[in-house]
Amino acid sequence: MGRKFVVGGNWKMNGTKSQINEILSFLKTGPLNSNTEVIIGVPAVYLDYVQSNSPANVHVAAQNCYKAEKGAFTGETSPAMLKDIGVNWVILGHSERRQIFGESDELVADKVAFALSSGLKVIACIGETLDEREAGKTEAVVFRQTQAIANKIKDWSNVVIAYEPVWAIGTGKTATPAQAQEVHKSLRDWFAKNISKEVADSIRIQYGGSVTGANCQELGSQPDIDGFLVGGASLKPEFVNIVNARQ
Ligand SMILES: O=C(CO)COP(=O)(O)O
Repeated sequence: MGRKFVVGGNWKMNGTKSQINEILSFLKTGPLNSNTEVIIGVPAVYLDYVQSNSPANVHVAAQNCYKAEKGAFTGETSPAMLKDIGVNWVILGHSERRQIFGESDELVADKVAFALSSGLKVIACIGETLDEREAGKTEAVVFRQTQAIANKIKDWSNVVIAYEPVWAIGTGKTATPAQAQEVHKSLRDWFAKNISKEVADSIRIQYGGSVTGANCQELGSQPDIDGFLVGGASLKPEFVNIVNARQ
């Protein structure tokens, strides 16, 4: 189908320089399947270091950025700053940003649009909470989050969607391959209906939430799962196995 498998590691707020050196070392040893695009999401303070020291087949992403080029936004990072240090990817709209830091659909969409217009590639995260799933609102939530982005952008070629059910993040409760595939398929159908068949066929949709070396192969064999966004396991050598889940 021509969608390149894409595996992201979201380190979240983890890592010291010595831990990062260990991670870079297992990434260098790999071997990493050349048919998989690999992106590591690094805390802001270490971006420059990791960008300078990571192997050439690993891309580096920020975990957030603001919707302005520069100015009086204390504590924020701009897309221009990321580009300046050679970072070309950013993760936006992660559920922790939405839930802990109160980022709305609207703000996430503005950030996605601004990052894209600044020349960054974006991993845009969506996903429902346990309450929303149990209330039968999974589709409504992920469609609403995706529509908010669709209202602000036209070109989806530099966007990867990460479907991360909030109840599966950091809990050890992975969505079953069938549960994940069902939502990925609905999302692809949503793109076909609301954006275009071409975007639906080409957009890559990652699954995230308690992905491990043990469950990645079965998840990765689902037709609409085009990769993973990995939290905890991306800090460990098993991340290499996850990158290589689809051979
Ligand atoms: O939030 C995640 C990746 O962005 C998933 O985290 P875990 O893999 O630790 O569940």
